[in-house]
Amino acid sequence: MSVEQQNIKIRSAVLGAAGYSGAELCALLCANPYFELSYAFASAGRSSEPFAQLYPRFQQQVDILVEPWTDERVETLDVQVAFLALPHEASEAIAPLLLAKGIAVVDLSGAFRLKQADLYPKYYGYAHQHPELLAQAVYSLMEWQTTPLGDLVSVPGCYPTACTLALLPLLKADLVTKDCIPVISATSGVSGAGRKASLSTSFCEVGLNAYGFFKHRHRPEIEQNLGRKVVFTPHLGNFKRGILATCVVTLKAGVSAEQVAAAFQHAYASKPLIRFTKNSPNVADVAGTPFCDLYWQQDGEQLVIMSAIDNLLKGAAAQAMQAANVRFGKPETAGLLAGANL
Ligand SMILES: NC(=O)C1=CN([C@@H]2O[C@H](COP(=O)(O)OP(=O)(O)OC[C@H]3O[C@@H](n4cnc5c(N)ncnc54)[C@H](OP(=O)(O)O)[C@@H]3O)[C@@H](O)[C@H]2O)C=CC1
Ligand SMILES: CC(=O)N[C@@H](CCC(=O)OP(=O)(O)O)C(=O)O
Repeated sequence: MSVEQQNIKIRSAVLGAAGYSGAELCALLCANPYFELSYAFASAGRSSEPFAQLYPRFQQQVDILVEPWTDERVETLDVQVAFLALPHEASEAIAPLLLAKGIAVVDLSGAFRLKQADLYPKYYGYAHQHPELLAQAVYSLMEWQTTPLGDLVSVPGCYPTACTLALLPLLKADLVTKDCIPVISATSGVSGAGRKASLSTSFCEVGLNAYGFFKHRHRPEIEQNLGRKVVFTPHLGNFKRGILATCVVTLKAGVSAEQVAAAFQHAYASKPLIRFTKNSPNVADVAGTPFCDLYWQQDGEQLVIMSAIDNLLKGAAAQAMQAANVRFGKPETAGLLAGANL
């Protein structure tokens, strides 16, 4: 009888548990009736420390020791799945070690998101060391995922999640002109840059500014998802968490409001983590939730779509949890929605 059939909890490890997205994932795993958080790791440079000491807000919710990770730990790791909330290059190096031990990997970094290895030097600044794994990795934008996830799951980036969920229904429904290059402006809260201190993300420095013009690593990821070029301009805003993406496209002549609405309904009517809002979405309404809020306004052939997510949840940890639930045959929203597991 399989582990799933016996209803034994799926043993899991989180690497990068001291970081923002890893910490959220630890909390989600502890709230998920089908998973057990068996190990939590930070970098080798740290001493072991109780999780709640690193994140007091999770006291009495996450009771585990965060230990320093060294690659030797892979030999004694007794888990079915490891979640990697690590810098891209660390994920790229550690994932093959885990896979070789038969441990499924759910990677929150960008290490396995792009199918073309030659894009890594340009957009990530390094040459990929395991290009053979790019073909094996399954990109887990679950609202659009139709094939089995396998043992190497690559969780979409935060901006690409918001933008792809906004734009793909229209492209799939063939409502956008052939030569339209979607224009995307998206603003992220500061937690998007991770917990490590830096001058550009310190409290007194952050106002509202654009960055990464034309060369941000999420541009090729969005283009891979949509199958067309985009203009993508990320911004940093002075709030903690959330992404608001404004996406502009040109519709084919004569496309009606009903056709646009039908495209979104067709794509997402049965998707539990997508919400259509009555007014322009607000990051404050998605912060702390696993939802993506979508809204649009049309003026003739011009369409503006707004998309809001919590970068640490739907953009990272909740999306990883959603994928792992499906990967292990559990309800997609287990541990994510109150009452969803009843
Ligand atoms: N923040 C966000 O909004 C999102 C982040 N992501 C991705 O998730 C990953 C983590 O991001 P985030 O949580 O922001 O990052 P943080 O900087 O907050 O945390 C990174 C974590 O990784 C650990 N770490 C760093 N290097 C190593 C290593 N070589 N071996 C083992 N552990 C290591 C750090 O340990 P220590 O604390 O000891 O240094 C820390 O626990 C990144 O790839 C990021 O791109 C994805 C979507 C959204
Ligand atoms: C505000 C900020 O700095 N955001 C990060 C993106 C968030 C992130 O960690 O990227 P992934 O989703 O690819 O993992 C950035 O622009 O690099």
